[in-house]
This record gives sequence, C-alpha cells and structure tokens, in this order.
Amino acid sequence: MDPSPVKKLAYKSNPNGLDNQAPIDLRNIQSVPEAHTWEKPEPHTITMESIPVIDITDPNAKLLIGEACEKWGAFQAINHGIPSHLFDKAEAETFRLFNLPHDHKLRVLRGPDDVLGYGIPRIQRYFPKFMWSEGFTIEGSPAQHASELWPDQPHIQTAFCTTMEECQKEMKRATESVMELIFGALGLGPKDEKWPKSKMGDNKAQALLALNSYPMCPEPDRAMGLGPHTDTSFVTVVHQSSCTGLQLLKEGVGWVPVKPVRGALVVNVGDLLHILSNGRFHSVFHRAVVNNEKHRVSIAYVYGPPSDVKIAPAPTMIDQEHPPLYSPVTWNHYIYAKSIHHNNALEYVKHRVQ
Ligand SMILES: O=C(O)CCC(=O)C(=O)O
Ligand SMILES: [Fe+2]
Repeated sequence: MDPSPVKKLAYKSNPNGLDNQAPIDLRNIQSVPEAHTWEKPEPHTITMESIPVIDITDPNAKLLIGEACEKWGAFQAINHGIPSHLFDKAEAETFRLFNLPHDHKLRVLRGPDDVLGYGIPRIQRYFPKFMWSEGFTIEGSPAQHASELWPDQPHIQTAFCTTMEECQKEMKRATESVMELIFGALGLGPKDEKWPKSKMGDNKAQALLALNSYPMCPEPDRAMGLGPHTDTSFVTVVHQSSCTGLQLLKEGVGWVPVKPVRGALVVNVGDLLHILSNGRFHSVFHRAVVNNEKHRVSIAYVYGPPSDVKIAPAPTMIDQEHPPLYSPVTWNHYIYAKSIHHNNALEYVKHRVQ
C-alpha cells in the first residue's frame, strides 16, 4: 500500500542533470563558486507597483482575487485565520533544521526520485547553474526524518513534528478558503455539480510543505536563491517572513519585489490553475534573490488536485469566443511534461485543434 499519494508525483530526476546532486554547505563560503555563479541576473525594477493585499473575509474578496489573478497571477492574503505565533514557531523550527551541521542534514538527503526530505531545489533540473538555497519537503508527519536529524533529542523531534503538522493543517484550511474564492471567481460555485467540490472533496487534494532556506551570500549579485520559474500546482501559498527576497515578473514592468507583510500569505497562481481558467489567470514567473545580511527562510504550501483528476479548462470559461486552449492533463502528467519541456510545457498541453 502506498501511504502517500504525493510520493507518486513524477519528479523524475535527470541522470545527467544537476538535480541529482546533494547541496553543498553554503555557510562560511567567502566567494561564490563557479558552479553557483549566475552572470548578471536582471536587477529588480524600482516601482511603486506591488501585488494587492486582499482581506479574504472582505465581501468583495472573490472579485478582488479574480482581478489579482488576471493582472498579477499573485496576491497577498490577510485575515486567513492562521495565528502569527504559529508562523513564528514554524520559522524557528525551520531555522533549527537548516542551522544543523551540514552532515546531519545529509542524513535525510532525498534520493534521486524522492520528493520528501532534504535537498537542492525541486526546480534545479531546469537550470545550468546551482542555486543559493537548500530545501526540506514534508508531507504529513516528518517523524522519521526528525528521528534521524535529532536522534538523541526526542523533545526536539516532538517540537519539530508537532509544529510542522499544525502548520500543514492550518495551511490546508487557509488554502481551501482561498481556493473556494478562486473557484468562485471562475464562476464555479460551491454547489457546482461538475466541479470542483465533487472532484476535490474527500480530502483528496495533494499538497506538500516545502521549507526553503537561503543562507547569507557573500556576493548576492552573482547568485540566485531560486531561478525564475512558474509553479506546476493550482496555487503555492508562501509565508516569506520579514526578510524580503521573493520577486514576481510583471509584463512591461520587470521583476517586482513582494514586500513582506506580517502574517500575510503570498498566493502564487500555478500552471494548473492557468489551465483551469482557460488562460485567464496568469501563472506567474517568480524568483528568490539572496542577500549578504540575513539568512532567509520561507515556508511554501504547494497545493494541487488529486492524482487521478484531469484538469481541463472549466466549462464556465468556455464559449464561442473562448474555445478550450488546453487538453485535459493530470498533475502528475503535467510535472512529467514540465521536466521535459520546461517553460514550454503549457504549449505542449495546448489543445490541438484538428
Ligand atoms: O522563497 C520564496 O519566497 C519562494 C518559494 C518558491 O517559489 C517555491 O517554493 O516554489
Ligand atoms: Fe515557486
């Protein structure tokens, strides 16, 4: 029996690719090694524009979210009900993990085709240079990994696991509230028979908690925390703490920093939501830059449909002027397509008119 649907996600490693490697210890490095050097990454734009901050309990939230997903492909959600002290605890546990000696973290290194545990970013395979970051991915209880990380400290294992489990429970609840509004913005009401409740119900949605760590970098202009990418998910919900680093690509403007707002969750539209919206919602290119002052961490909840559900443009998004742009695709198949076609994966699932 497979205890975890998420483990089936097709993050296939590339035998010749950089994604097969273990992270190096990025602390105490005096200059950026050649394999980690990004030549002149485009600087961010100086602009007053930034993604909207939306109170999800506002009676207009559905409308505002729809506009934000069209214009930006992202927004910051406030009043989502997750108490700030839970994020303070989760952030403290995240630092506790990434501040461990490097060889301790390597005890829980992800295998080549594993999704869970410690490793380089999931998107590394798409880039010729290493990124200035490390990650730890959780689905459900991280107890097994915690016992390997802190073998003689059961109280630390318990604190880490309890916090991460609580964090997933709360992120799930908040993300489902946001998704309900997003579905509503697409004209898919809670009573809709066809979609989404009937398909997303029974707690079958797949989700991962991804802890990201960006150690201080001696030459931040020659390195990249996470290279420009879109997420494959419906949405990725990010708690980015007080340290800035996340930037979104806005057409005609450039790279726009996402200002940290205490307690807010950054909601990024992923490729599957772009498909569901028949191209109306924008799956946003984003990246994470690094700095030489502060070790930054972020906590991302990657949320998508159950493994057996094919995602296709919603019927409400289709009419004579808006024919379906994409063929139905499962999350798994889409991840596989993306591992081959990278940024052209959406083109690959474009509906081929006979
Ligand atoms: O660290 C961040 O702010 C962004 C994380 C992210 O883009 C991801 O986990 O996919
Ligand atoms: Fe991302």
